[in-house]
Amino acid sequence: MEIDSAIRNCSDPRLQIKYQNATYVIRRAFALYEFQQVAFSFNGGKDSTVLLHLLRAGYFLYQKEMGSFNGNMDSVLKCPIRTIYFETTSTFPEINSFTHETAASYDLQLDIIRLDFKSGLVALLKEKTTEAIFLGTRIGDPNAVGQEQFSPSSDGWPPFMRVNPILDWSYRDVWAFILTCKVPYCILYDKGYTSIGSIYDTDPNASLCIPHHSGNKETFKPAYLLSDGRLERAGRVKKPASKNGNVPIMSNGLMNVNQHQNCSFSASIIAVGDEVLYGSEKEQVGAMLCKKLKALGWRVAHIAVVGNDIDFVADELEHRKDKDDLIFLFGGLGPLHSDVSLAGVAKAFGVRLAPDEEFEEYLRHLLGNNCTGNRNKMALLPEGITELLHHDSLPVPLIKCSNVMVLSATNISELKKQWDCLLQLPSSPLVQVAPFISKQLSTMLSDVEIADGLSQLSRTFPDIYIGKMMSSQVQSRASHNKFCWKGSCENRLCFADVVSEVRRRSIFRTKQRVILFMLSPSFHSSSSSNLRIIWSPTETAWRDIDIKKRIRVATSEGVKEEC
Ligand SMILES: Cc1cc2nc3c(=O)[nH]c(=O)nc-3n(C[C@H](O)[C@H](O)[C@H](O)COP(=O)(O)O)c2cc1C
Ligand SMILES: Nc1ncnc2c1ncn2[C@@H]1O[C@H](COP(=O)(O)OP(=O)(O)OP(=O)(O)O)[C@@H](O)[C@H]1O
Ligand SMILES: [Mg+2]
Repeated sequence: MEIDSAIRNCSDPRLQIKYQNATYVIRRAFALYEFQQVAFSFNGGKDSTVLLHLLRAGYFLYQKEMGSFNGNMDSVLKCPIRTIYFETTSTFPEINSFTHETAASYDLQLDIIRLDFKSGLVALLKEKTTEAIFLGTRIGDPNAVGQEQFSPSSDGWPPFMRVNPILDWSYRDVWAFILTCKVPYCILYDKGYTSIGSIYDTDPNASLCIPHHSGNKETFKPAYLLSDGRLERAGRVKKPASKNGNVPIMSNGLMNVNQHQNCSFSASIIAVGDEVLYGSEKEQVGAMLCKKLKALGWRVAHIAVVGNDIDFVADELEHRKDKDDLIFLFGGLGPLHSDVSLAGVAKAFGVRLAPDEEFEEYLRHLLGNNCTGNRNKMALLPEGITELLHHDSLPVPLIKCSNVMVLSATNISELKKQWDCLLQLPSSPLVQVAPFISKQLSTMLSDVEIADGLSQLSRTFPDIYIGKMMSSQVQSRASHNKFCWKGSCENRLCFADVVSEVRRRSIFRTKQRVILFMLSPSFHSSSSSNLRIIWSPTETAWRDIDIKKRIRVATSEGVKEEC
């Protein structure tokens, strides 16, 4: 059988092991279920193409094992397995024709379903007893989280066993198999597509783009030349902007810099460490992270310190993971029994901790032969949700699990280094929001006098956040901010005018984040209150508004501006 011989004769021991494991799973499935009661979910994609040939090989091996192989190579080369294909109007025509041609070539009993997955499967199971379905799902696919090689269908889905023989195959393994066995694959993969969804959400992978001379059409290298498998889904873009006005997000979770001018990102910070809770160590990394995030225009929504306990970490993450764009987690990482942060992450996302070959390699370079025993624990990462973010200046990559950034920094200088690297990454999750423009106005009115006006303002404009800062912070912040407009204590500002102006200006009604900070000594102090107005349009927009003219000032001098 040509697939079996190609693998046996190749010089790639890793591929041979992957092949043996996958065909073992397939043979067990054929032993467990009647051939007519299993189906193969085939869609012409590379993973299901690999699976098709593994099924043919597995079927051949199973028949040989059972003594039912009749020596007729024709019947072996083909595999008349029931095959289901969910066809939609948004399928690429190349995928469609490849699927039909392949099914014909290998005598697959093709069942075309024109319903969504769930309804289609409900209808299928009503019509034909189907105990198990083979899928080309791989760890790293968004829907693979928590799956095993044999995984019952999820709650709410019709009952069948999902069989995933190539669950542990990497992008490299898939292409090694296709090229070693020289099996045909869909032509789109030669045009730079690396993972194929629908015509609406799939582009060729930009990392395979060949720079073109002006006027020439862009060309792409074939998918098997993508060296970094983590970029497999980089061509999957959620487009176009949805009706509800959501900002388009690329499949890797990033937003295009130009697309997020008017939205804000939120982050949470979770510090793990009994020592902080005991009061024996002062937590500084979190405070520094807050500053750094704010400087980028991010909002820090929550900061917590938890003890070294898997459940504490998991609970905290469960509360925040769907609320924030990113969660920063630090502390509790390392070889000790108390280093349980990553186990907490795995628990929160319902996945296992599994050895990560690539991370282990980095640790081996760093720790040499010391990377044994307990230290191997450091190479256990949450399975299927982990991305390693490499930077030349870092000895080991940063770890990102879904939307949780796990930082190994234990002090400010380590944090600064990791932060800078994170910002420099081409796929940095830290999108910079348009710079905030910060202007500061002052008033001689005390906070008691302006309190009513402010609360009225915040009721009318819920997108305006009114906060308070200590006056000691004012001067140092002001001097760091090149956009700052410092009002001096001599300038009296009629607060009612600010309120009426804010209300009148429709700009404040937009989604742009406007923050009025009341910079104030406390109400019992005799010195002035300051109003600091921060918002996110551009400097030009600020100038257009010409707040100096628009906000009338009660004094004859008006407000001083210093930029
Ligand atoms: C045969 C088959 C069985 C599936 N079973 C389940 C299931 O049990 N639970 C589930 O949440 N999704 C199930 N799905 C949906 C997949 O998890 C996933 O949404 C689908 O493969 C689309 O992947 P894509 O969004 O990357 O194209 C199934 C899909 C297929 C084709
Ligand atoms: N429309 C479909 N019809 C039948 N099976 C499907 C369909 N879409 C997905 N599947 C099943 O889900 C598996 C995973 O889909 P996925 O898109 O990740 O892989 P693929 O399509 O094989 O390859 P690629 O990642 O390059 O698109 C497929 O291998 C196939 O078994
Ligand atoms: Mg696909």
